[in-house]
Amino acid sequence: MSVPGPLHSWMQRRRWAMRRGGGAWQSPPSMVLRLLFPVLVLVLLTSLEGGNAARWGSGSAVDDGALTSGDLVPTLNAETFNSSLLAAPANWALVEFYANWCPACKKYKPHFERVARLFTGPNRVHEGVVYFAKVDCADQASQKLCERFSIRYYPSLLWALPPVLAISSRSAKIQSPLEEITNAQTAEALLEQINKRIGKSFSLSDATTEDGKASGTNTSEPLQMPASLHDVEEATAQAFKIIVDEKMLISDNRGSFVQFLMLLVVHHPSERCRKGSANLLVNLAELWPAGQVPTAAFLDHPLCGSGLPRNFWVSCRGERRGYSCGLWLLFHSLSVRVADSESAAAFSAIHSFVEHFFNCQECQQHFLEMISRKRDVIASQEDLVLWLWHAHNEVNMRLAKEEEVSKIWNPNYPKVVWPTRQQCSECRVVASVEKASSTEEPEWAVKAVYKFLKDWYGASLLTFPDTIHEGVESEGQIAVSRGGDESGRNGSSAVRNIAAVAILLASCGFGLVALWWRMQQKKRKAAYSSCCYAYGRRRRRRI
Ligand SMILES: Cc1cc2nc3c(=O)[nH]c(=O)nc-3n(C[C@H](O)[C@H](O)[C@H](O)COP(=O)(O)OP(=O)(O)OC[C@H]3O[C@@H](n4cnc5c(N)ncnc54)[C@H](O)[C@@H]3O)c2cc1C
Repeated sequence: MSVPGPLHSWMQRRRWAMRRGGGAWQSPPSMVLRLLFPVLVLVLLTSLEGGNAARWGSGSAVDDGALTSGDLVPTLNAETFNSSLLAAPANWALVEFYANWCPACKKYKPHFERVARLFTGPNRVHEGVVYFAKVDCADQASQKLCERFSIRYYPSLLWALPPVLAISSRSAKIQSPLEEITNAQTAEALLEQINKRIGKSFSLSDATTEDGKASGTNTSEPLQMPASLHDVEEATAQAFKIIVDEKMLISDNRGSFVQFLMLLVVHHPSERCRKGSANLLVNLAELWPAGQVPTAAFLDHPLCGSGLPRNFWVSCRGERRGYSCGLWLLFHSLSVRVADSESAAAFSAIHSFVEHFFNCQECQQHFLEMISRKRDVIASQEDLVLWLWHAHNEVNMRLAKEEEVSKIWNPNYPKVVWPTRQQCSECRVVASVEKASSTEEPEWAVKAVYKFLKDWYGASLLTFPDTIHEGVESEGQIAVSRGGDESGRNGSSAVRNIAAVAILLASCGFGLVALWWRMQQKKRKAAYSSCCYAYGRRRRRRI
């Protein structure tokens, strides 16, 4: 009987070993059983894993799913995880937690990679949208990381803004914006889950055209990034740093600075920025005596607490974004917090901030020109909120036209009239079909817009725990919440006495400025109406 090659050589090796007196002779059938044993164990493990194996990767697999090196998706560990996510060149992150021995993970790999291929690697179609990464929890170097995210089964998919993943852990009850993606067993299902989260309808068949642009489904819709408190704080801290670095604190600007500082003390959505501004304000006479240059202690003052600015953005991530985006978020989130009686003074504070401290000349000129065209008096919070919104939209539309000419834009953030229909359908009066890059304003339902803005920059402002600012990776819970004030350790603590006094003083001071400003506005309005009345009479006479 002829024996197949490998078995024959195995028999020869065994006979040779027997002749040397090693081991008992085994018949080929028992050896076959021994060879099959690992396979049987593997099958058993797969079936024991049951639900999970059946749930993940049960669709048509594209390859055998072996986890080889040189994968499309980078494998991160405890050492590389945070830095990679902080530097992730995308607005969202999706991390697969798996174990290299897990059969379900191996089956799932081709599905995960099929979706990843759209967003990463040399043939990516949608750049800068989702950062894909994976963590092998069976690797010793990743175990702490998997504990930090309470990974209980494999594969587990976590979805968040990249910095959120970098700085947080996971609570038992998963809350947005750090969430687990379930029901994503196949590539199609996973992409559907992603689309749902970013308001897109990407398809697995999307491809790049010859000029390198993405073809396929609604690729030019802007991403819907919620406004985050982190960015409002970051913009505040960066603003102060720029003001100091660029030596803008001259005697002539002292009044504008104090006015803006008072606005921050009273209405900044972040407690740490209110405290920092309050400390500066209450010590102003010593730190920046009138008629003198600011002292070194003034210049070193951490306006939003130590560790800020941290030089990364959450909502304002991305090319040609960052500080100017953060500044808009700061202005809008201040506007929704002022009282009616303070609105005019708040407007004046923002006006003089842009005039004296926003060192983008073109932006400054346009902004001042918009103010000079303003005829209505800011008399309420609603006036202020809507004026800023309208001015911002005017900038958006101007930039949209410029982008059309220059052909330079961030494909994820094309300039559009805002809010988009997806964000607020009731904000538009007419249900007309608009292009995503439309440079024309729709007819707005202004009351609905006001309500939307109050919520977007008020109650819905994303906040993170203090760990984001201290760089501490808490093993405890992530308490991502919405609404402005931080929910971390300091969030609930009472404002220190000194800061409380300063806040009180600033509130009174700000109230007085508000009163003075309203009187000025009234005088101006009276002058304007008498001038227009005279002008009208002259015109009528001529007619
Ligand atoms: C006062 C000011 C004036 C500027 N003027 C100019 C200029 O003249 N020329 C120039 O090139 N750049 C100007 N910029 C910068 C420009 O407006 C953008 O900040 C920059 O191009 C980055 O754009 P972005 O895509 O991050 O979104 P941004 O326009 O910065 O908006 C940030 C976020 O605010 C929200 N948002 C968008 N529109 C509105 C709205 N109407 N109301 C409320 N929220 C909104 C969105 O969530 C968006 O992601 C100005 C910035 C500021 C703060």
